[in-house]
Amino acid sequence: MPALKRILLKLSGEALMGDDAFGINRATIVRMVQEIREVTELGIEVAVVIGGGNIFRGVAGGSVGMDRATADYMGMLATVMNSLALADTMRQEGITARVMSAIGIEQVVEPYVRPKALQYLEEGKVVVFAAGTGNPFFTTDTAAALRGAEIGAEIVLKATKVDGVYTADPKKDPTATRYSRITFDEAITRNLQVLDATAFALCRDQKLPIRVFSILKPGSLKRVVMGEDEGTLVHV
Ligand SMILES: Nc1ncnc2c1ncn2[C@@H]1O[C@H](COP(=O)(O)OP(=O)(O)OP(=O)(O)O)[C@@H](O)[C@H]1O
Ligand SMILES: O=c1ccn([C@@H]2O[C@H](COP(=O)(O)O)[C@@H](O)[C@H]2O)c(=O)[nH]1
Repeated sequence: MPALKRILLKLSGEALMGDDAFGINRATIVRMVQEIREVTELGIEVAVVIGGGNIFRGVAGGSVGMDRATADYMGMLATVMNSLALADTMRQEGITARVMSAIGIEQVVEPYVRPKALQYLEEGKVVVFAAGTGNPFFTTDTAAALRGAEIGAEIVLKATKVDGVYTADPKKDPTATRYSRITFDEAITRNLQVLDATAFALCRDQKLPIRVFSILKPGSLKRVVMGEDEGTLVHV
């Protein structure tokens, strides 16, 4: 049985595209939700933060020259769309999910209220935190670190398109090698860009470990929660 009780899963927005150029690929989102269901069936409480790269990068051309904060609010709204799609797919797959937004948008989703989120988790519902931190100049990685710390998650699981943290971006440097573990200090000092430095620093300060792994590899989420050697552990 897994040792974990509560996790914060950060899902890559870009991975939702599957092989499409942008947007949400149906088969991909269904597969991700099925992987989440496997974990909830183990009795683990799951909170999710999803990125917005699949939508926001698709419209980013239109944001050139825009005020940065306005563009960031567009990015946050993109994560609301992904969160709604994710929760609806969960409903179709028999999972009860609640979306909570960091920005006021009450006609669409309920606002983030920490005690309510904790209540949902205790009831076995999956909570999807939408709109990142609610503030421009941040990312959904930082939102995952923030919400993970707030809800007392034991670990942040960053499910992304690469299978761990490398010595350099493996998409740009084919000679890069993967760490099986690395400290926060080393990741920050080496400026490894798999997560932003704010997220690394927040997790370090809160002693909240992060595991980076590939969501493109079927079954990887379950293997991670079962403690198998998957991806890279970032630790204090
Ligand atoms: N040292 C590194 N090790 C691993 N990946 C790295 C490294 N440096 C940069 N990267 C890049 O970081 C990316 C993952 O982070 P990124 O924030 O871009 O994606 P994401 O969070 O999965 O997507 P989204 O922002 O859409 O949610 C990888 O796809 C990889 O190309
Ligand atoms: O707290 C936050 C979270 C996100 N943003 C903006 O949204 C996009 C999409 O998020 P990703 O983490 O890149 O997937 C991001 O680029 C920001 O523009 C934000 O402003 N604040």
